[in-house]
Amino acid sequence: MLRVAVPNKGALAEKSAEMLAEAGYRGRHESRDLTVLDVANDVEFFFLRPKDIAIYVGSGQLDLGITGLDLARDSGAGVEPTLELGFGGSNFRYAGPAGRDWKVEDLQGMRLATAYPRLVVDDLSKRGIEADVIRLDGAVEISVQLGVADVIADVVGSGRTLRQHNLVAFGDVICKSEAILVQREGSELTPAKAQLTARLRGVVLAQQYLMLDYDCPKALLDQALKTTPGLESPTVAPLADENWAAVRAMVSRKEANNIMDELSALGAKAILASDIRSCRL
Ligand SMILES: Nc1ncnc2c1ncn2[C@@H]1O[C@H](COP(=O)(O)OP(=O)(O)OP(=O)(O)O)[C@@H](O)[C@H]1O
Ligand SMILES: O=P(O)(O)OC[C@H]1O[C@H](OP(=O)(O)OP(=O)(O)O)[C@H](O)[C@@H]1O
Ligand SMILES: [Mg+2]
Repeated sequence: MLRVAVPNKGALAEKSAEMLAEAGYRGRHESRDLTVLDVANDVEFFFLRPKDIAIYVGSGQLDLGITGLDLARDSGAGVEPTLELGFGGSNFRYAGPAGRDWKVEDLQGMRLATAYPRLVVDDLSKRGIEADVIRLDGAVEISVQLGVADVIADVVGSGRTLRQHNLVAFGDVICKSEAILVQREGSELTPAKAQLTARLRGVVLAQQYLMLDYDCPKALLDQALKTTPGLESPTVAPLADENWAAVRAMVSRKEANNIMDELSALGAKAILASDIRSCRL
């Protein structure tokens, strides 16, 4: 039976659970459940702290796990991604009190608070900078105003928490992260692991596309099909009115509205966009 780790709380938990449900797996009944046995799919899910997941997978106790790239790197556990999941995007960065033009060299000799000490120590040693790294568990942005640290290194999502605490990010991004599915480094992608990866990939890809349907005057079809070439080739079906055709094609979600505007300006009618729940491309 495949054994899979899933974040039990925090920034990645809800989306991970949604994605697994969309891929056809059984979810938790109670938010405190630590395991779920999905007999139909021959998978057991373990709901663990996001920070611990890479350790379980890297040690070989569990076959696959959902975690963040930043967490995986900070754990030092030997894991490798089998899939990027397209959510939980963040940047791990240095930040200091606003009102100063900070440079990374300024970190020399400073007290730096972080919940990701390995990421920080590795980055500082690459740069030849020595700082006093103070390990905290969370709410790191408060540490400067409480006098525990001079600067911090933390996850930045919207940037709201930094602004609230009068901090500014500086220096290159230390780790650009997103949620990933991981396996033990160098392990074989067994058929069971490949199947769960493919099912999740189907959901990730489905979220990047929309299905577009529209009616098009036959005289304009060539032009319209250039705007919606689809993945392989668009479906073109006859309509009762022989001067018109129905077209169906997948389009990138990001470009969908521009494409719909273009088709409408061209003379297409009844242009409908619908969600795709899952797919195999
Ligand atoms: N505001 C955010 N926006 C986007 N992704 C985020 C955000 N905060 C955290 N993440 C991502 O979520 C993961 C960390 O999750 P989380 O903060 O829930 O774990 P944790 O800090 O170990 O747990 P806890 O906060 O419960 O102690 C990281 O991969 C991080 O990049
Ligand atoms: O840029 P923002 O969108 O404001 O998000 C960034 C904040 O979100 C995370 O905190 P989390 O909620 O995980 O709490 P924690 O610090 O206690 O881990 C992260 O550690 C930052 O504090
Ligand atoms: Mg956190």
